[in-house]
Amino acid sequence: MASISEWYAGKNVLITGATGFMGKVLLEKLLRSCPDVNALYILVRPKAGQSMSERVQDMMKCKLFDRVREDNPDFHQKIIPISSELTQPGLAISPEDVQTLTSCINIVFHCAATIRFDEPLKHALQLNVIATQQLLSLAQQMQHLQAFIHISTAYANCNRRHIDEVIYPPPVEPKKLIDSLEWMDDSIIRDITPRLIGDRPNTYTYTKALAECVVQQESSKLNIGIIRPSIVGASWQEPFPGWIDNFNGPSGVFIAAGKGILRTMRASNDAVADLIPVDVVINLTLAAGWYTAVHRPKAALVYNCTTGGINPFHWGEIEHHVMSSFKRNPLEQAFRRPNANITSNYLINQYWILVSHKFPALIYDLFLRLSGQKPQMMRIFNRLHKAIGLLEYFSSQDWEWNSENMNMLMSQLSADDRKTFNFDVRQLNWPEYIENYCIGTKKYVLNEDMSDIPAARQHLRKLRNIRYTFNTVLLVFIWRVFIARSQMARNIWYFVVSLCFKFLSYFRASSTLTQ
Ligand SMILES: CCCCC/C=C\C/C=C\CCCCCCCC(=O)SCCNC(=O)CCNC(=O)[C@H](O)C(C)(C)COP(=O)(O)OP(=O)(O)OC[C@H]1O[C@@H](n2cnc3c(N)ncnc32)[C@H](O)[C@@H]1OP(=O)(O)O
Ligand SMILES: NC(=O)C1=CN([C@@H]2O[C@H](COP(=O)(O)OP(=O)(O)OC[C@H]3O[C@@H](n4cnc5c(N)ncnc54)[C@H](OP(=O)(O)O)[C@@H]3O)[C@@H](O)[C@H]2O)C=CC1
Repeated sequence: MASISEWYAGKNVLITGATGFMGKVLLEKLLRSCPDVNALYILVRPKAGQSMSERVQDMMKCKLFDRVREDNPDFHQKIIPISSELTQPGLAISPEDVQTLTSCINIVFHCAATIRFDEPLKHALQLNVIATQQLLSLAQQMQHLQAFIHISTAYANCNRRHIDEVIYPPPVEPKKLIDSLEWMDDSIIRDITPRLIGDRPNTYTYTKALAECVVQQESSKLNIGIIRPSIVGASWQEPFPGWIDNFNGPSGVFIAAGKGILRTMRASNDAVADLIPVDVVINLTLAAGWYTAVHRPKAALVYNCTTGGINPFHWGEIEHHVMSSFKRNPLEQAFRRPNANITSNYLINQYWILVSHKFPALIYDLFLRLSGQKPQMMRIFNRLHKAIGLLEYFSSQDWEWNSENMNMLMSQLSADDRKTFNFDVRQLNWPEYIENYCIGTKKYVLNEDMSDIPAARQHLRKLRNIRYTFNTVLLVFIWRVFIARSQMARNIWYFVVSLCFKFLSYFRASSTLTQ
């Protein structure tokens, strides 16, 4: 049987969400490990004043593509951008492009989605469900299509504790919801959203569950595979360790902790932190594409792509390794020395928010105001509290995912494919992975230079000295206030001072005797 790379040779691949975190890694891996792939068609929209072509040009300059560039400087010739806005009717693809795609595409990877936790329901539905439906309709017109791979999330069914590799009945029939929301005013939709999402925490997980149902409805007509990654983190090995380019999920939390801003967060020390490296997800996705096309399973296969059941690691351990990593490799211009703690206790967390977040922010903003600058720390903390508030649901409990299909797929690969498309997370060394992850946030998200580490360490030492001085001054001040107001405090003070003197004179006396 052909290897995975051989199977992709000569194939035309369609990717949605190729400008996103996972899409870029998918594009890179295909170009690097399947060099004979014919063409990679990517659906891209203009954004933030940049045309589609400018965005793709910029993306290809990204460091992520360095290894591909080395192997094949002309790799960009294989990438064919197609203008598309997924929230528009017909995905806003021109009739000529539809013609091209339907006549040549062999495999589709659907990565595009809104992953925001605070997305208004109507927009999340538009992108995560309706666009998926439209892409499936387009896929049905593709004359040479062999597989359709949909990227879902392991949390699509996070209202369940145990999650099998099956598509669960949807919370509501997607078509009914789409029809109802069409005529509803935005304010009405906002009001009924909590009732609709029920025991799911946000519109993201809710609409991703509906999308799976929409995909299943087409599974009799197409060869479908569904990938459900858990919390996708920086790369483990490929194209190099620690690659990450965004603040999503834990990355923003790590950075905020590394900068010394985040000091406390609600999370359970003992809950499994189901992080999965992005390269593992992409290797599994490409292998699943190959398997779906070659073996044509009768029903859509779902792959829970998780680590918890295979090589578990816990939030408490993550906290420890993140903190020690940022102490060894500090971020530049930290606000305070990195020292974040997680707690599952609501009141303790609120106490530390007050003492370690709000109080220092207030003092810093006061200092900025007095020095004629604009206060900003309170604003930063308010945004941070909003973000971590949305993540706490996932860090305070754990889930059990069955990952039999991941094991089955691994058993189907040749020894070489298992190396090239490695998704065996049993080999993952967590402390080493977390170290590279933290360094990756420094290098690739914050664009900080590793040569600045000595200066960053010096800055941390300065912060430590400021803290010691501040604490001493505060202690003396509080004590002076006490002494001035309370006879008892004065008595304790004199007692302690005289005890110290007695202690000192005893030592002086005993040292004179021994001479
Ligand atoms: C040290 C101890 C560590 C212990 C670890 C403990 C807990 C771990 C934490 C988390 C684990 C749970 C993760 C669960 C993931 C579930 C799995 C999935 O399915 S993945 C999909 C994940 N989706 C997300 O993560 C998206 C979440 N983000 C949002 O919903 C929004 O961004 C938002 C948080 C609501 C903020 O929205 P807002 O409109 O206010 O801002 P923007 O998004 O426009 O961003 C503005 C600006 O800020 C940057 N940004 C975004 N998020 C963060 C952040 N967390 N920290 C810092 N900065 C952040 C963003 O890049 C923008 O920058 P710029 O303007 O330069 O582009
Ligand atoms: N990141 C994670 O931790 C996890 C992600 N997933 C799933 O993986 C997939 C990829 O996620 P990730 O890469 O992290 O997400 P990103 O937010 O990084 O990327 C989303 C992609 O979708 C595209 N997109 C969004 N809206 C539109 C639109 N209206 N028209 C055209 N394209 C659009 C974006 O394009 P543009 O650049 O133009 O905005 C971008 O390319 C998603 O399906 C997500 O649900 C699952 C589990 C965890």
